[in-house]
Amino acid sequence: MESPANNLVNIVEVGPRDGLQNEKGVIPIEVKVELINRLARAGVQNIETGSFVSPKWVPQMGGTSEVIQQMERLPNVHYAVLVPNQKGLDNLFSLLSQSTAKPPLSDEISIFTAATDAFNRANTNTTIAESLARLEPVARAALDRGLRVRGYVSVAIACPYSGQVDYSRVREVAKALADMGCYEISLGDTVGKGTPDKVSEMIEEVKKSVPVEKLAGHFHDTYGTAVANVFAALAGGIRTIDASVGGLGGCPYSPGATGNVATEDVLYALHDSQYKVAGSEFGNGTIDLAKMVDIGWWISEKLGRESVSRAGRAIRASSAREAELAKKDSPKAKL
Ligand SMILES: CC(C)(COP(=O)([O-])OP(=O)([O-])OC[C@H]1O[C@@H](n2cnc3c(N)ncnc32)[C@H](O)[C@@H]1OP(=O)([O-])[O-])[C@@H](O)C(=O)NCCC(=O)NCCSC(=O)C[C@@](C)(O)CC(=O)[O-]
Repeated sequence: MESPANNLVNIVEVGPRDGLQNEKGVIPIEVKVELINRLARAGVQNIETGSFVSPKWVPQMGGTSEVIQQMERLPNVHYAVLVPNQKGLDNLFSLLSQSTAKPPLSDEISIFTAATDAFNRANTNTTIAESLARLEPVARAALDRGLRVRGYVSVAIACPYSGQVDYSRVREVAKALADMGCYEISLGDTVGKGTPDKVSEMIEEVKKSVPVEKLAGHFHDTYGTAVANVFAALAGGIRTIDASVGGLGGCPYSPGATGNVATEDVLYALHDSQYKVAGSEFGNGTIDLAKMVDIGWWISEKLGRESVSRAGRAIRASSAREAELAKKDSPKAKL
């Protein structure tokens, strides 16, 4: 295990994008806007707000322009948008050009590819090589305009179409994204089949070509191993974790995969540990767990279900029990 010279953990909240993209029902723009605003006000400093992908492929993300035009823009928060190609970037640029907002509506793009051709074809209709060729000018144009560029490598552990992934492919693709100027590359266990040992092995392989400071972990919780995988990533030296409030989500092109690790579960697991979670002044320098639990329940109820965050459920149950006991102990109840 590496000694955490830097024990500050950054959270990238992907709920508004990865979390909502797979929802079948229409989610009103104002709900998405309120979700982003609430997250920022809980101290979250990195929020993926939506995506400029083809609405034919992912209809739920169709309203991203309206979302980023209407959301609050708090200082010291990075608001990212996922783009798959030049058209997505052009759409973002046109929106930025129409706005005089300071800071700008969005200051970061996320670009994405995968460690297998089979997944990449299903997700973006390209091979890995074609997608890298398509993304290179996109990254360059975004950097030239002063945006930060983050990269994703999907199916870093297992692929729903071609099985166990060759980690040297993950390394090569992560290196290609780093060479394009991505300040960070998020390694995605899209299927959520990862176990801590596999995650450690994959990270050790990627570190041969990309400095660990540039890596992030993105773990879906399909098999219930996501929090354990977060700790394996931290032990491997990674300090940025993607997470989704309420455990929202699933990838449209990874059948059966559940949401990302719930942000509340990560925050709970990290509290009182050797790690500190970075956050803005709105979370008193960290991310406010109680607020995140409320947000996880609020958005889940908007979607017609309960929060699947284990910590979120336990904290709410314990608060309800305490409120019940307080009611019984109140002088009025004793009369
Ligand atoms: C990449 C494409 C567009 C290729 O799709 P394509 O069909 O090959 O694209 P095309 O260039 O042939 O264009 C077809 C049509 O789409 C339009 N089009 C083309 N581009 C855009 C755009 N940017 N925005 C809006 N419209 C667009 C284009 O104008 C045209 O319109 P038409 O002439 O038919 O009316 C498509 O495959 C796509 O949008 N894929 C996105 C899939 C997606 O969003 N997946 C989920 C995100 S990735 C993920 O969740 C994994 C991650 C990141 O979380 C990490 C992990 O867990 O692993």
